Amino acid sequence: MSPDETLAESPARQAVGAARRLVVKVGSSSLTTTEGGLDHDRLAVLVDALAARVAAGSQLVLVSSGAIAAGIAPLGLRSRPRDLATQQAAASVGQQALAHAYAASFARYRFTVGQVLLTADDVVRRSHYRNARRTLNRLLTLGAVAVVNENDTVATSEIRFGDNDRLAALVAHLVDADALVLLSDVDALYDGDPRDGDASVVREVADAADLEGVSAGDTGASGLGTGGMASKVGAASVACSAGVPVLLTSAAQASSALGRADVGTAFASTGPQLSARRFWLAHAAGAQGLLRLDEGAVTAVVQRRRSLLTAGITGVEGSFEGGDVVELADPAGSVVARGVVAYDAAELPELIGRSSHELPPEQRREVIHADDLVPL
Ligand SMILES: Nc1ncnc2c1ncn2[C@@H]1O[C@H](COP(=O)(O)OP(=O)(O)O)[C@@H](O)[C@H]1O
Ligand SMILES: N[C@@H](CCC(=O)OP(=O)(O)O)C(=O)O
Repeated sequence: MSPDETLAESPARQAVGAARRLVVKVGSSSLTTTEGGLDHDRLAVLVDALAARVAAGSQLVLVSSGAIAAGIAPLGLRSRPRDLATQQAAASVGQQALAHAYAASFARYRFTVGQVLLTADDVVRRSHYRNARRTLNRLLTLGAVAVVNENDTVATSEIRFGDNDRLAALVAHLVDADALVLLSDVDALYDGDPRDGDASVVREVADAADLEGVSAGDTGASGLGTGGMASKVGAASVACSAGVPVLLTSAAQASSALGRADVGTAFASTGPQLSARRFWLAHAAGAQGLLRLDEGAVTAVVQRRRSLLTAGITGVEGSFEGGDVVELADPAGSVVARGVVAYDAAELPELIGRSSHELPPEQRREVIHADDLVPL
């Protein structure tokens, strides 16, 4: 922190300053050159800032993008590839360069780095989710810095996250982080894209009302990353709903941000409104099918928080089994909730639309129990 910087005041900023367990996400554009290769100098400056926090006693999970971008120049490519196979080839070259660079850079401070490459399945399937949580917890309690990225080389286009901002928000929940810091190439959230001219900085986001009138673009400036500002704002709201406050600033200001200076945009925690299981259902789980509901069922499930019964279901789509996650749609087709279904898809067509007393006793259970339902 430089002498002319002021100390963070808001609760969200104080939480970032005091966080014992911290998730930091850094984007491709902050780690790579425009030609597509690792920028070792910028990476070292980032690690200096992170290592200072670890030396002060924080546990650190670093969600680092940059694998695809770092593989561009070594493979003789001209720009970020668009097809999945070349992206995966670039990621396989770039990820190992990234891992090596982080290990070498943290070694300057005698910190050990563990690499954790996650697929969407690891965060979306509950059994994998628990396993990923256990691995990360163990790494942190053993004193290592965990460096996380999506496992780009094996993920297919259908199951890719493709967006490390959201992955970072889910990881923050996964490890029960005290704060999430999103580092980009822009120093804060503005009410419009600062590349387009006049835009005012948004310092604090206490709730959704503070985002009214803010337009966040969905493409980055460099062409190296993926998410743009929209994905950062979305990720911040997911983390905040899990009770994790977020600070958004530039990688260039990492040292100030982690040193408690009043920089960037702070998003206050709005949660935890959901239990860990419901958070997972709402934000992480992938859906295997869809149930269409009539108006009465929508009111029962969304407003009155009741279990879903066969009588209010008008249609069944997808091939799911009991225990899978399904989406619930209102008569207009909008998804209004998600839940863990108690029946196989094949069992439902002859039961739907019928009230419980018309059904044989063994089929009088709820289709989705209220405890397994989360309105969106
Ligand atoms: N409302 C906004 N506030 C700040 N930046 C914005 C906004 N809308 C669009 N942007 C652009 O989003 C870019 C950051 O996104 P991106 O390049 O994807 O970051 P990263 O590679 O760090 O994930 C900024 O450089 C900025 O030009
Ligand atoms: N997993 C990809 C990064 C995807 C991504 O979200 O990139 P970015 O927008 O730079 O954070 C990679 O390492 O290249």
